[in-house]
Amino acid sequence: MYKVLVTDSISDIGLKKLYEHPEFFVDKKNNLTELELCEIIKDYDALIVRSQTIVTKNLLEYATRLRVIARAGVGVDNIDLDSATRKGIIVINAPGANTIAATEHTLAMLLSLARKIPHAYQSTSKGEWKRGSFKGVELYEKTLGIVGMGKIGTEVAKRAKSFQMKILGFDPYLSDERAKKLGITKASLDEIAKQSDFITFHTPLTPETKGLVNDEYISKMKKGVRLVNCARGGIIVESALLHGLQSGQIAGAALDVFEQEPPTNLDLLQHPNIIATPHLGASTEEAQEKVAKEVSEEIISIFETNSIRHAINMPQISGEIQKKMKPFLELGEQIAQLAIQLFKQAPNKIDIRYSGELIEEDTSLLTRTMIKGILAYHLSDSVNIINAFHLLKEHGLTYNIEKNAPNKGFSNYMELSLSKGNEIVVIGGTVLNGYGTRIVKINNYRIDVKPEQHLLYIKHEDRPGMIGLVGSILGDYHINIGTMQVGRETIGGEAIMVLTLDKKIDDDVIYSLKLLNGLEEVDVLELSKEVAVVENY
Ligand SMILES: NC(=O)c1ccc[n+]([C@@H]2O[C@H](COP(=O)([O-])OP(=O)(O)OC[C@H]3O[C@@H](n4cnc5c(N)ncnc54)[C@H](O)[C@@H]3O)[C@@H](O)[C@H]2O)c1
Ligand SMILES: O=C(O)[C@H](O)COP(=O)(O)O
Repeated sequence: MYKVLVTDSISDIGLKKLYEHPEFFVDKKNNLTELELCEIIKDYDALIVRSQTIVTKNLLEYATRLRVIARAGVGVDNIDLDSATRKGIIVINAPGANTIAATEHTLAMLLSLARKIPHAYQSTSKGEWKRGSFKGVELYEKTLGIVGMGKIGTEVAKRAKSFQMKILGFDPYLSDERAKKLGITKASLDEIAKQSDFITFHTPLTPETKGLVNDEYISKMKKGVRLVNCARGGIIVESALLHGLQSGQIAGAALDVFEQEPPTNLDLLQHPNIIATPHLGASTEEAQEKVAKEVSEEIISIFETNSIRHAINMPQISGEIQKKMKPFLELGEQIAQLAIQLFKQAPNKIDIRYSGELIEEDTSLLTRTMIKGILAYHLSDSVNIINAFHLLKEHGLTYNIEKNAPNKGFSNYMELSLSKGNEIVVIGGTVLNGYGTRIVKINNYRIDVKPEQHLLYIKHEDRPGMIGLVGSILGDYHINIGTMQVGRETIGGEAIMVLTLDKKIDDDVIYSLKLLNGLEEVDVLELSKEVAVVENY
């Protein structure tokens, strides 16, 4: 039974699949203090939050069982991603599920700001009738600057166009073609400042966007500009905004998000030209059902099939690439497990070489899978594809990826070397179309082994009778040999045997084998077969 803790206000309808699933137990506990959370988090496999629960490094120290943190929404700035990644906890979100809600809220703010609706309501609800006090401005034919042309920025642009506004958009990823298709003008931040009557912000809070709207940027704006921020507090410097409002440089601002939430800056909140909402952008029935449903379904698929669609702390790989890469992921896992078992000690350098078709593929997940496979040998369950790179760095290992390594005659080929000083182990493998994975190289030996769970690796002198001797010892112990492959560099020199066996062999068999004259090394190799899948539709 997987235990899921829900700490913010999350839609029960959206959580239905989790409630109804026999393998999951959902606990809803709102308004917990960090201390209370620290006390109980150890009992849970998954945590679902919105923006209110702050998932700190300290909290994660107690989260010994936690595998998934799900953000029922978009922004993950309330989650210590670095600590989660280090601990191998997958962080997922529900991108897109609240886009329309946040878009419509932005439009509502824009119109409210233009027509002073909240102020007019406040006055009218007190019994006043001040028709002259709330004269507004029109959106029609005005210029709207949109900073951040992602999902919400784009939807805002589409809707603002129906008000016949001229739209200027700034986003590092906004191409000329996309701007043209949307019927907007691509602009720089300075052009937006100079030309816009309204500016709305739709970026995440990053080191680049933090404090973007400061005194200097405000001074570049058109006098009487109106600002909307339904993205993240901190993009606008609140003290600079207040100066701008006081000087008249800014005619008004509509804020849904604040530097600190709940906000304490009363001078700003009570300014007559401010309108404010308490972070309501995503607060519609529809969006809340959608975000909760998306994360619930994803939590189920992570625990049931290891399949991840919207991980924040992992590379996102399309379903199509995912499918194509599946046999390579299996091969990568097998190569990593074999290499580290043969290397026996912890390496300080990892070299991965991809050639053939693999040069063209997105191999990020494959690389993670191999690194996970290597580290898991010594670090066991604490390693997964989420924290593999973190642990690599933490343990002082270096790695190198070569993507145009010489092709060994296979249509695809990958090779992993583990080294420390003069010690090195090299394993090469390929995926044969329709026939699955093959190990085709161990150190300098060419072989052709179909990886199985139980393997035996033997290094011996290349002389007559060795194969028979090994075979008869295994026979004596009733161990069936599935396949046997031999490889050698030179006749009469050193040779290897790789055998696949039907069952695990015991120490006494190894002991008997080691007594054979001419036998230099015997290694029992075991392959487990867990390959994580990451999807993104
Ligand atoms: N108020 C709310 O309740 C609410 C609801 C949903 C989303 N949000 C917030 O709205 C913001 C946008 O969400 P989204 O779903 O559209 O995200 P998104 O990822 O689809 O879009 C963000 C865009 O910002 C752009 N960007 C990043 N840095 C930039 C910069 N320096 N200058 C210009 N553009 C930059 C990115 O390229 C991207 O296109 C996020 O901060 C999100 O957390 C708030
Ligand atoms: O990032 C988001 O999804 C929004 O800011 C919404 O946050 P909320 O889920 O706390 O309303």
